[in-house]
Amino acid sequence: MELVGKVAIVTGAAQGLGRAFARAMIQRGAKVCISDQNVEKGNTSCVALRKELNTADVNFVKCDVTQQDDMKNMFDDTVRRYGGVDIVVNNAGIMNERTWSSCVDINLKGVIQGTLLALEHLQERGGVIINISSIAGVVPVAGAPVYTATKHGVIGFTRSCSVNPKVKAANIRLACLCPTFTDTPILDMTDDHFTSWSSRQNLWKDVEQLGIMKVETVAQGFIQLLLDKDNNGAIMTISPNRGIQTKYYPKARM
Ligand SMILES: NC(=O)C1=CN([C@@H]2O[C@H](COP(=O)(O)OP(=O)(O)OC[C@H]3O[C@@H](n4cnc5c(N)ncnc54)[C@H](O)[C@@H]3O)[C@@H](O)[C@H]2O)C=CC1
Ligand SMILES: CCCCCC(=O)/C=C/C=C\C/C=C\C/C=C\CCCC(=O)O
Repeated sequence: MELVGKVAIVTGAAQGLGRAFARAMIQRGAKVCISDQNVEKGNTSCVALRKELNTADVNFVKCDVTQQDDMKNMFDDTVRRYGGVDIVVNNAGIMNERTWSSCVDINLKGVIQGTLLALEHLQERGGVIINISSIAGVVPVAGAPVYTATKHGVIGFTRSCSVNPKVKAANIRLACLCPTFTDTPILDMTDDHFTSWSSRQNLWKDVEQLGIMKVETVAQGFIQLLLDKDNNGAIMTISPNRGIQTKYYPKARM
């Protein structure tokens, strides 16, 4: 997929990985709507990206992914502004075992809602949906069971959509990105983010063992996932040990 002139939406893009994905797409000629529930950070990042990349092809829209009206408005605004949508990146996510219900609302229900709206918008012209899971979507993580459940859910949901014949007929591709620890504010977790059935100490042992990647490394894998025309249903993992790997799991029961 050539990115010049393509229109992309990224949720949770005021900072961290979402912002890095937006930046990488703009650098390759895409027009990007960055959205976030944090209006101040979203606007600041939008202004900074415009200045750094010398472009007007990036805008900010306030969108809390738990609010259906916000989500609909983000798509409608992008269509009005750029004439359509080609790429949707459902990236917004949090890690909080204590407020676990909001973790499910944002990480799983937000991705489901974003994907369903994306499928509607892409069905006439085709396109790509990238859902951001985590390595916690494919392995158990003792320190963060609810977060891990949401990320497993993202993979199950995305893969199920990808094998729907209607999706193939509409020339839509869906894939998941699963990084290990990456240097963003999500790692600024305190004991308040955990319960007695989860553990910051356990998680930090994993951090010490695996290391922390730069956002640029993950953005490189993201672009690879986006540009590969033949990867519907793919799960890309990125880790310091094994680098970028694309995996395809069985499509049906064996
Ligand atoms: N940084 C890491 O180590 C890894 C992160 N991920 C995933 O990558 C995605 C991005 O995370 P990071 O950039 O690391 O985190 P981050 O905390 O830096 O950024 C997350 C963004 O999502 C926004 N957000 C939170 N709740 C929202 C809501 N209800 N609606 C809209 N936006 C909302 C925040 O305002 C923030 O701008 C998340 O889904 C996360 O689970 C996956 C693997 C590793
Ligand atoms: C779960 C905390 C939230 C922080 C963001 C995130 O999703 C990070 C997850 C990173 C790792 C999860 C912990 C342990 C994984 C264990 C093994 C992975 C092996 C990967 C490899 O070597 O390829």
